Amino acid sequence: MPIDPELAIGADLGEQTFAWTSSDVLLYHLALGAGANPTDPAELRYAYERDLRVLPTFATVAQNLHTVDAPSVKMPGIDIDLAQVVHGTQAISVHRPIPVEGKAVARTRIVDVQDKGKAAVILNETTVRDADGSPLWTAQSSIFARGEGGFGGGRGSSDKVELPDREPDVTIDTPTLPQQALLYRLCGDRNPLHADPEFARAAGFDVPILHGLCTYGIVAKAVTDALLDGDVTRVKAFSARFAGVVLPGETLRTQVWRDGARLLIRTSSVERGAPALSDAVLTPA
Ligand SMILES: CCCCCCC[C@@H](O)CC(=O)SCCNC(=O)CCNC(=O)[C@H](O)C(C)(C)COP(=O)(O)OP(=O)(O)OC[C@H]1O[C@@H](n2cnc3c(N)ncnc32)[C@H](O)[C@@H]1OP(=O)(O)O
Repeated sequence: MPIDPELAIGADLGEQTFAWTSSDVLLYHLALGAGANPTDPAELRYAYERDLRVLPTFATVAQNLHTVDAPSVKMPGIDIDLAQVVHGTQAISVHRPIPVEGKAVARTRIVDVQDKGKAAVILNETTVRDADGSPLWTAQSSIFARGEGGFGGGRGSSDKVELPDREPDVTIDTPTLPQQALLYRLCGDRNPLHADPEFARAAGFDVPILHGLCTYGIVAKAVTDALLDGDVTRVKAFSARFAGVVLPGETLRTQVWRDGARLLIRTSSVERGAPALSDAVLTPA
């Protein structure tokens, strides 16, 4: 049986010790398109080691950045073909600014497995502490496994974020490169869905699609730059749902509404007018 919720929910996926350096941070930022204007001092703080600061969404790649194998979707109570899976949601919350280099320990558990009928949604939570045991960040993510519903589990919540009924306060257009996914996969996600046309077709897509976490990082950077003076230390948390695929080379249109201290965000593909991120919230520190 591909999904056994009794075995899966609450399963501890263990601890992993990992380390990163400023080169990893620079690669991650470049894979999000940082440094496109290399004479801009603000851009250089993402793309050059002097005064380097770390975009908090680095938390989504730090643990696996040196991984070169394709991911596998095998966990206690779960055994799913990678081609069935897309990234569903992602949230991070940083407990303090991420240092440009460090060593940390991550512990991951499966918090829920939802039965959406036509699909299963598998939710994980990872807590990360530094070598002294003090908390660095917490991440929640879910994968949406198409065709894997019907195993008899609870449906879970919809977790929708209502947008104000007015024009956005800020709109930001961010281009992506045709080779964006080929670059981003060097940050530790070698899922062939993002590189191999045959694999992508077999998975139901016309062409390889962009990593959800690449879009997530690009949008976090764009909003930080446009609304938080490019000050990465002002980002406390960022959460989003992957509402539709992004094709490498498309331009991302990000609309932002101020809602008290929070920034509510929606991103779509300019070329197709199709949703990319929904239900997104950036919480400033
Ligand atoms: C362990 C290692 C694992 C490896 C991980 C691999 C990571 C990466 O390599 C993979 C990627 O980066 S894939 C790229 C990023 N993701 C995407 O592009 C997905 C885009 N979204 C879609 O295509 C559709 O929204 C789609 C298909 C997600 C849903 O669309 P529909 O089928 O039309 O669903 P819908 O009818 O709208 O909703 C059905 C129920 O599902 C919930 N739901 C919808 N989208 C969701 C999402 N993105 N995340 C979580 N739940 C989601 C809905 O709320 C609904 O449930 P309910 O009725 O209870 O509200």
